[in-house]
Amino acid sequence: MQQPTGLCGANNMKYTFITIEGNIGAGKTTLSHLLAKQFNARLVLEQFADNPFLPKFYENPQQYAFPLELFFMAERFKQLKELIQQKDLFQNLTISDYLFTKCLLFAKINLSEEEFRLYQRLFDIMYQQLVQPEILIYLHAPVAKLQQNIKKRNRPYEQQIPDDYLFSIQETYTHYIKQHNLKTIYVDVSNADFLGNPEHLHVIIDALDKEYPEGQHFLSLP
Ligand SMILES: Nc1ncnc2c1ncn2[C@@H]1O[C@H](COP(=O)(O)OP(=O)(O)OP(=O)(O)O)[C@@H](O)[C@H]1O
Repeated sequence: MQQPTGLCGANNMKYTFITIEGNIGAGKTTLSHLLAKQFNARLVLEQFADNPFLPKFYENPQQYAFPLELFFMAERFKQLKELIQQKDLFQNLTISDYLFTKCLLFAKINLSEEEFRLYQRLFDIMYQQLVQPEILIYLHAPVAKLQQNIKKRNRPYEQQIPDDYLFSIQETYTHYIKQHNLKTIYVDVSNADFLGNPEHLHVIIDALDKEYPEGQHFLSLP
């Protein structure tokens, strides 16, 4: 029987650090909020709205990609480093809506080869200082669905994102997860409604109660 929302505390939780990932508009933030509430977890959310280069980047990607990617990396490093310095990291559950490696994956798409080589050197130095999540929940939706979500939430600077950009992000994530054999719950969210349909949320909650070997584990919603 499914436990009613609110009764499943962090006490019987197997993990101390869970990350939700997925393409732009996949629904990472919504699911992170709901799971954090469910498990009374600490929530670490991406602060993309503070990045002054983001609207400029969408208007002129070539000119602004490098400062954009540097800004994201510096902010994320600071946020995740602060997390480690808090002593209870391994006592309580933490849920984040991004992986630090997200920086590198986007940078690979957006930077020139020469810029990317420099970026990767900085990334490697920072990466070694951070703790990585024990499990990843990857939200997959087709590009048409992502475009619908992007239209619906209506951030002005995101309204002209080309399908090709979303495809590249999808491919880059998929390749990275496979290549590194990350312990991943791969969820098809084409028809997901985590806010409106409690059953969908409970599929994820139940999945987090199971043991998984390394690699991808596919989950579909009812
Ligand atoms: N490293 C990056 N390089 C370029 N753009 C980025 C990078 N990281 C985030 N962004 C942009 O920041 C915005 C927020 O992205 P993100 O995918 O993190 O959140 P989201 O789309 O609001 O997520 P969700 O809808 O899944 O909750 C998007 O426009 C995304 O393209």
